[in-house]
Amino acid sequence: MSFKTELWNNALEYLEDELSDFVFKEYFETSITPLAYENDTFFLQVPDEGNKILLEGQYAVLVENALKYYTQRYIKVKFVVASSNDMVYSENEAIDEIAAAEPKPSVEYNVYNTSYIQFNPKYTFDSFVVGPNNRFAHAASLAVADAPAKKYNPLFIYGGVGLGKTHLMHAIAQHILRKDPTKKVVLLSSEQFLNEFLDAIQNKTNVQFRNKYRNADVLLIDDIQFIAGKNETQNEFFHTFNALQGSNKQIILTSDKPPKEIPHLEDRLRSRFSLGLICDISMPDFETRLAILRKKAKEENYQVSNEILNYIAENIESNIRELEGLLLKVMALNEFYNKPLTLDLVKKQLKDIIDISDKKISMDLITKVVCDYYNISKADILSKRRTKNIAFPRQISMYLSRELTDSSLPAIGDYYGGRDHSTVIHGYDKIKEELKTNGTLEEEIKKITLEIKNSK
Ligand SMILES: Nc1ncnc2c1ncn2[C@@H]1O[C@H](COP(=O)(O)OP(=O)(O)OP(=O)(O)O)[C@@H](O)[C@H]1O
Repeated sequence: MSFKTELWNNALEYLEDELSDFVFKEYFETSITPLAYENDTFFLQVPDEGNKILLEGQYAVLVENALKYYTQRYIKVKFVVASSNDMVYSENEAIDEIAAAEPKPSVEYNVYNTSYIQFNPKYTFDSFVVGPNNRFAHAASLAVADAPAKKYNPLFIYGGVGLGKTHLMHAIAQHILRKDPTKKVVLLSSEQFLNEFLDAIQNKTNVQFRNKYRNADVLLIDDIQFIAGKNETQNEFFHTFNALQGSNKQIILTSDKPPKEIPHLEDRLRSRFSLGLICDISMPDFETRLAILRKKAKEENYQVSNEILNYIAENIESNIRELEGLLLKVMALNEFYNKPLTLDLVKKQLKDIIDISDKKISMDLITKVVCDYYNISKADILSKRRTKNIAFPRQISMYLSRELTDSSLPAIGDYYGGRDHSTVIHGYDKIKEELKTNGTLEEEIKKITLEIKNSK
């Protein structure tokens, strides 16, 4: 189907809902022919001057709204009467010539790729630095981008804040479109999905909403965890998911947690999300952080010494967005002083701008994060109670207090309910021992640690 036909058919679905049966049938359904789409103008052929006057006077804006609904951009509508002066050529010549001149479907002309304009052109595979923390997710993303719906479906990528999930999503979408611009690629956040769904209910445009998502070739939804607990949206997404899977279309999802740990997610979604490949992105090590900084500095043509890059990479451990933010600040300083920066100056100035990780992790913070994670109260963890659901998180808190703070054993014991330092050693050793064999615990502790570092 040509682009203009696809665009018009979509617009008709919208218009059918908006117009009375009579007007729709009489003036739109069969009497308008999409002629051509050029320079953001859609030429629609109408049978006679009377129709043209009526349509221009009363319905042009509505038609433009219908087009905007599908393309998310303003497209001007021009009604032309067959074999009138509106057409520079005779009807057949015009159609033939315009059709010949009509560009082959390209990314910009693909009605589904409205979000293309919003794809971040900087988020590509080329600009993504691969390290031990993201190697698997990167390889899986590349495999999916090269051959959508052939290997891992759905592809589920999870990881902490600012670690590159959205970057990979955009890279996949843009890679697919570059290879095949006719692919219907839809990329959005789960919040946008939810909002559009609510709008569709309110405006009675459910059919258009469904068509848009259930007819996509590739659907990428960022931060899918936000639909958890929203029953209607989960239900809608469940059917979207099934429709796409049933017709062998690619689905890619990101989240901050693996499916089994997303609270309030319906079981039927949880099990579907786990059908394909689940991969995580964890915290980057020092070398990866430094490589990312170097790449960003090069991309932006920043002149910044290795010493300063090292300093930034050493101090920001858990969030690449923050790493970039700091680099930006250094560059702002550079401009301000208008001379090469020294490490001492950067250290001094950055302390004033943001309190980089010199800020200490406190036992209070550790306790808060552990309590939130295990859903117990601070009073419980500091109490003398020894039931397993409290004693175990307490031991984890002690373990983390020893690992992440400078506090002495007696100080830790004191803090956790006036316990003896030997109790702290016992708790610490127990967790350390268990970590050697218990992968789930290792994951939990990694997550808690990340949260603590992010909350500093
Ligand atoms: N491996 C990497 N190579 C280069 N840049 C990266 C890498 N990982 C992350 N980034 C950059 O870090 C920033 C944050 O990444 P992104 O927005 O993808 O994080 P996210 O995991 O989606 O976070 P959130 O959960 O907050 O949405 C982006 O500018 C991205 O380009």
